[in-house]
Amino acid sequence: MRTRQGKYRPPSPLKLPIIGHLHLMSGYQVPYQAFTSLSKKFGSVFGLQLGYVKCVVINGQKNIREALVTKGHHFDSRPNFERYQQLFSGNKENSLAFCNWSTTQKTRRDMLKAYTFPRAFTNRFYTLEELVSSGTRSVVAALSTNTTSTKSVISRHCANIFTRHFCSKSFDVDEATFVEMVDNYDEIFYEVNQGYAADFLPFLLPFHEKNLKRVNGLTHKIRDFVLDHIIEGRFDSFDVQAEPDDYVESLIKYVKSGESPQLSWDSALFALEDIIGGHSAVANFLVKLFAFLAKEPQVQENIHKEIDRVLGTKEVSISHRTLLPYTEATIFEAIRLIASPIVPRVANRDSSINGLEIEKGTVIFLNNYDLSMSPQLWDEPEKFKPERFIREERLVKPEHFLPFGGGRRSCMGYKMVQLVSFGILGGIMQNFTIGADDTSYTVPVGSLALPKDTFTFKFVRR
Ligand code: HEM
Repeated sequence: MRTRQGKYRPPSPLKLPIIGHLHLMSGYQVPYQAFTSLSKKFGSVFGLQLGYVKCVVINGQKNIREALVTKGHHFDSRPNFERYQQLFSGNKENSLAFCNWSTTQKTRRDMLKAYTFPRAFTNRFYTLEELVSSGTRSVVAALSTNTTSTKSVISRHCANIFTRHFCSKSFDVDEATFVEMVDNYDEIFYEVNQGYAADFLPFLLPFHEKNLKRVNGLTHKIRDFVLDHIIEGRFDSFDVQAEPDDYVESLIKYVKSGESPQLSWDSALFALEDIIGGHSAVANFLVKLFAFLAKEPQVQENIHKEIDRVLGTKEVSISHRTLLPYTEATIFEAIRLIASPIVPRVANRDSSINGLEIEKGTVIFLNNYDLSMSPQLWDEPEKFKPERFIREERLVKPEHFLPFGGGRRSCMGYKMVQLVSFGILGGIMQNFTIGADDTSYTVPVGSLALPKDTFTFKFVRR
């Protein structure tokens, strides 16, 4: 449609009163599939009115790169959904993922980098390597008994790897308070990964009040755990002149030295809680990966062969990633099929994509699911084929594969996903074949969240 200034707006389907185009999202497993189907009719950049919220959906590698990179600074805010406000004590700016762009967010990201992207051959990398290896040994021991829930085992050990790596704090993974903390994170993670019509029609929020209160209660319990069992007396005792040993100390040092932009201790704690919560993403991802593998005996055999050929009986560790390209490609393939969480952006100024005008305040959905599943970009995209990521025995990531977004708001945890998943997957495959009594299930796609006990596996010793 042409504006008065003679510019073009993204085309849009006919809308209904009040709900706008919300009804067009129903009938699909994931909203991404609705986006792909609508793009066939309305083009790669089209507008949607979801309830009260003006949105634009961006499809196609070129357009998505324009939004993430070339004009990344035009689209670096996040939506103001009331649900997010309530989850972060009435201020979504406390959240690492849902805040708008600011110098504070830049500082928080810069501070995190050293821990979430540990460089190879550094002490931090080797320490993480040892944490992942010892966590994996415990996972293997726990799964050998086949009596506990896989998701629970993986979640507790991933949480322990995260608290050890970011906070230098190790826990007994069977201890009740720690298990409760892991369960609370999992419930919150599930909640933030759900799409709610109330995000677009706020008058529906009262229907969610009870649930939101419950989830808010869980966030408070996590805060109590962090203060009582992770921070303990560290804030007061840390000497600001000292070099920080972990992420907790980096935050304490920053807050205590009053650097600019200022970060309150409360905000710093939210950042810490968010990053510890990354373990839920890794754990849920791993369980979905096992669900794919239980249906793919040939892929398991290929991984077994690769590990046996390259390492023999030597224990797999995260340093072996480049030596085991097929094993690593299996992780990429699962990420491709599961698809990224939908983490919308918001235009912080009037801008355009592919020549079409986008107004300030518009919510932007980037359809990276389509980039991962398009038959134009992938051979047999529905199939689980790790070899698609391998060329001449090396792992190759195609340019159109963008599961972690990009630019200044790109995922802060992708390296942790790759390293921790590789270590645990490698250790499990070295020891087991994964089976399931019934493999007629489909693996849920379009979100990383997974309800408890969705899958029951059999880990059979090799
Ligand atoms: C398979 C697992 C994961 C996938 C597919 C994934 C994907 C994504 C995507 C698509 C975004 C939005 C990026 C953008 O707007 O350009 C994002 C943001 C983010 N992710 Fe992840 N993520 C995963 C795991 C993790 C983990 C384990 C952590 C923490 C250790 C993490 C931390 C974050 C943070 C903090 C942001 C927000 C960054 C910002 O807005 O500045 N993610 N992730």
